[in-house]
Amino acid sequence: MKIKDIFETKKTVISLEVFPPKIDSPVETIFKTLDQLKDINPDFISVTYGAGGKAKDRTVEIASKIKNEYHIESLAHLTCISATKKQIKESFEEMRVNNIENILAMRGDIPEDPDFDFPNPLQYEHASDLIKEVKAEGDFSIGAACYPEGHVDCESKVKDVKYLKQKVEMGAEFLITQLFFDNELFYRFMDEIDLAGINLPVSAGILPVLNKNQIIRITKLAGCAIPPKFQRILNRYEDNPEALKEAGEAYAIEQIIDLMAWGVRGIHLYTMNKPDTAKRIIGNIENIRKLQG
Ligand SMILES: NC(=O)C1=CN([C@@H]2O[C@H](COP(=O)(O)OP(=O)(O)OC[C@H]3O[C@@H](n4cnc5c(N)ncnc54)[C@H](O)[C@@H]3O)[C@@H](O)[C@H]2O)C=CC1
Ligand SMILES: Nc1nc(=O)c2c([nH]1)NC[C@@H]1CN(c3ccc(C(=O)N[C@@H](CCC(=O)O)C(=O)O)cc3)CN21
Repeated sequence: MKIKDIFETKKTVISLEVFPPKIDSPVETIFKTLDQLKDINPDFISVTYGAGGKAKDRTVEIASKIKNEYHIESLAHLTCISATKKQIKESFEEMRVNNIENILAMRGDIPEDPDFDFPNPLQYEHASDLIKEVKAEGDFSIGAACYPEGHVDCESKVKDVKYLKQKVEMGAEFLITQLFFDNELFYRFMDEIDLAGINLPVSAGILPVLNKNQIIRITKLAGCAIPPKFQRILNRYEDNPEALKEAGEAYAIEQIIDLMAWGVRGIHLYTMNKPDTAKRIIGNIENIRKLQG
């Protein structure tokens, strides 16, 4: 099913995100994770592609399993900054033969490795270049990323919203936000894009804190603010992983309840391949979810 249509049938779409296992670990490790995540009964599961500049293999393979064996709708991430037109065409074909109907079309993180072998000249510069090509294929539902606090590389939030509008004009049909820890910033962003004439369904990206190093790494990658209330939790519990996990789950639950009370169209949980945490979080909003089914 097209994710665009899922948004039309559900008041609040609940989705999960996983990343492919590292190259040197067997692909089966992700199936153990999925075996558990399926109990959440998510509306779709997305699979990252080269997240943080990492391996790109296996995204389609895993998205295909989710769709064809777990019978859960899947969303395959695709990034273009280091790709050639030919590679992107091949990705479309691979997705098509695997019955994948939804693509999250992004530019991708710029690899930090100075020796990284980019196509010369670059064949894609921005996500909008890729979105245009996915749209031309005609048969995929297209998602795009958006940034409540502005993208880390962008010089102004106004420009960021302008570029987001471009992505919508090129064919994006739903949006997933970068992670954030302050809901008020998300609400402000929703007003800003509304004023810009963007009225697509937006899923709020939520990351439960699992450990301190991870949060430092990811907030740097994401460029998101750490509100005082969240900073206190990090300071207080950083040396006790179990306590930090507990506090992180409670924080995510509180964020989600507030977002759902506000009327958010979707919650996208960055599971970081930790199914227990995801299950506890979504298990805690069971009745709220039913109410907004
Ligand atoms: N690999 C994955 O699975 C995931 C990756 N991401 C990351 O999100 C980030 C960016 O991806 P997108 O949002 O798709 O990129 P994008 O192309 O929309 O934006 C990237 C930057 O370029 C600017 N920009 C966009 N269009 C422009 C234009 N026409 N002219 C000048 N500047 C323009 C934006 O303001 C922003 O600063 C990357 O860091 C990506 O990797 C996010 C979620 C998952
Ligand atoms: N700029 C940016 N790039 C992304 O890839 C990205 C975002 N933002 N925002 C939302 C999510 C978060 N994502 C991430 C972020 C970090 C890892 C990561 O660090 N992966 C490690 C494995 C970590 C582990 O095993 O626990 C890796 O080495 O791949 C993966 C996905 C993907 N997404």
